[in-house]
Amino acid sequence: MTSTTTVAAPVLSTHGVGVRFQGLKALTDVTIELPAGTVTGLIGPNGAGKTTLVNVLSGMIANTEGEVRLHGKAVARWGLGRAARAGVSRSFQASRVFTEFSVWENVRLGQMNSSRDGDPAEILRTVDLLHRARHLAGDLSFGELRRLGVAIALSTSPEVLLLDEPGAGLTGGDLTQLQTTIHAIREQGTTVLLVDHNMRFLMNTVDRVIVLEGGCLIAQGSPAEVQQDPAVIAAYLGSEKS
Ligand SMILES: Nc1ncnc2c1ncn2[C@@H]1O[C@H](COP(=O)(O)OP(=O)(O)OP(=O)(O)O)[C@@H](O)[C@H]1O
Repeated sequence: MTSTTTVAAPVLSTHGVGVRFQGLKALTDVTIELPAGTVTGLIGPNGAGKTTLVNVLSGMIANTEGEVRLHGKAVARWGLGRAARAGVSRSFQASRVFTEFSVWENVRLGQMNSSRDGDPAEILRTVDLLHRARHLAGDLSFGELRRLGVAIALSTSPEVLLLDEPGAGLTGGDLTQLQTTIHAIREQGTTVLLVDHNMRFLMNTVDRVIVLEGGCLIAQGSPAEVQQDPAVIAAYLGSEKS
């Protein structure tokens, strides 16, 4: 397994995390770190456990083994409310956008019941949608809608942002703009986890990569290290054959 020198203390980490759905082990003994102020990519073949790991980190489901740690300390009763209060936010594969409301109103709706409001103008500038603030979300292009999904996840000023396939279905300029957005979020000091199947986009966007296969961590390191890792190459060749 490859490794790199940790560049910063982890904000969020897991230690020996396992998740069992009845008989099926979706995650086994997964120990990962999200270093502060970095973008970490999470990859793996279909069914590797990526969404399950995002669900555990965001408090949507409980791990059945191991610990989730915030700034190095194990968190008890980690759930959606606790994660949100701690500043962990996530986007969803299908954007939860209210198409009959304006872009600005969608960001404000994302802030309801949260004590961690960010400035909507600043958030929309970060995702390059400030010029569309008064437009109905339903009038946005596909690429703009994806960035609005990111803006909604950013609306509570998170310390950690978990992005589950924000680039799915995007091409060309839309992907470049999403990459610019993710880097702008990092420059503001937010720690990002990015799940995406588009290998070129992901490798060009992230600082580090974590690789899962069959619910187990098989590699982590820089994009260059991970792309040369024999276990990663075998995992992807195996998934192409099946
Ligand atoms: N709620 C659930 N109940 C039972 N099994 C589940 C549940 N959620 C996920 N699984 C199983 O856990 C394993 C990991 O699924 P997961 O969705 O985390 O993988 P993934 O890497 O995100 O896959 P994909 O790339 O296809 O989205 C799979 O075998 C899946 O069928």
